[in-house]
Amino acid sequence: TLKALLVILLPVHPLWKSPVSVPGGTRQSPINIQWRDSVYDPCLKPLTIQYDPSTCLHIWNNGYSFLVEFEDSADKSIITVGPLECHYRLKQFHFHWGAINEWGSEHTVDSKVFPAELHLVHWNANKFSSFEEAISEDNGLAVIGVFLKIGTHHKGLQKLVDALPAVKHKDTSVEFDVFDPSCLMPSCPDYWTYAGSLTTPPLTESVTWIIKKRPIEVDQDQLEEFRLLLFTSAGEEEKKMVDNFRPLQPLMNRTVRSSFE
Ligand SMILES: CCCCNCc1ccc(S(N)(=O)=O)cc1
Ligand SMILES: [Zn+2]
Repeated sequence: TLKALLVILLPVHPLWKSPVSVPGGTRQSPINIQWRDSVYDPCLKPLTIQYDPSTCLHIWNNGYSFLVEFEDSADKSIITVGPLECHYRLKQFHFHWGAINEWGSEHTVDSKVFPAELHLVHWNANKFSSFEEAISEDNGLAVIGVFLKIGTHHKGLQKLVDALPAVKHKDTSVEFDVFDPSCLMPSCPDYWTYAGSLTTPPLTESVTWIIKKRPIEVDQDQLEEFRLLLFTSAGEEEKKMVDNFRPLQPLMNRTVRSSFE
């Protein structure tokens, strides 16, 4: 809409934050995925996802997004196969979203921006003994990216949305006993995969990205609940938690592979 365009063009718009980049970074994220430049790799198998809902610990607002964290002291919630050579343990999932539906995702597909993007963050439990150790190592992390689009109400997400008022302010958390993140996966197994980085500091180049081709649908009210969260702590001047996405980074010398023709 014209309003959206005018808002974006304002020089003060958060979109024009200097693209924080790692000096000498050659594999930074997010990127635009040009569908026709992606290369079908017949060796890529479907991802195997085994999540144990009882490993869910709590939701917390870390002042950048809201995270749902999982107990990762054993191989209870893992992903394996797909583009991966090891098994990776689920540590947390979180989202990135915009102030309005015209933007919000970190990755784009043929320059199409989605209103939000889900990231499920896993660490390589074959090679490392903790998330903190894996974060700065080659093949240390695997992050599944799922696009959100506005459509029908998402029943599984609603349990999460209902808990958000309890974590409105930065550094607040609430216990979250049982939640199965596989309810947030699209049914289609197709994905793109490429070698990238974390999209927030420390921006380490340790991530195998697995971007699902199909988005999940959430309704307008559910996304509006995300936008009621705050970047700020209780008592500070309120700043709405919106536009918490990093600008696109150069592809450099990388190929995006697809698991589908
Ligand atoms: C050492 C503490 C780091 C906590 N934060 C890590 C982190 C940053 C970005 C992403 S993302 N947005 O690339 O999935 C995941 C996890
Ligand atoms: Zn993220």
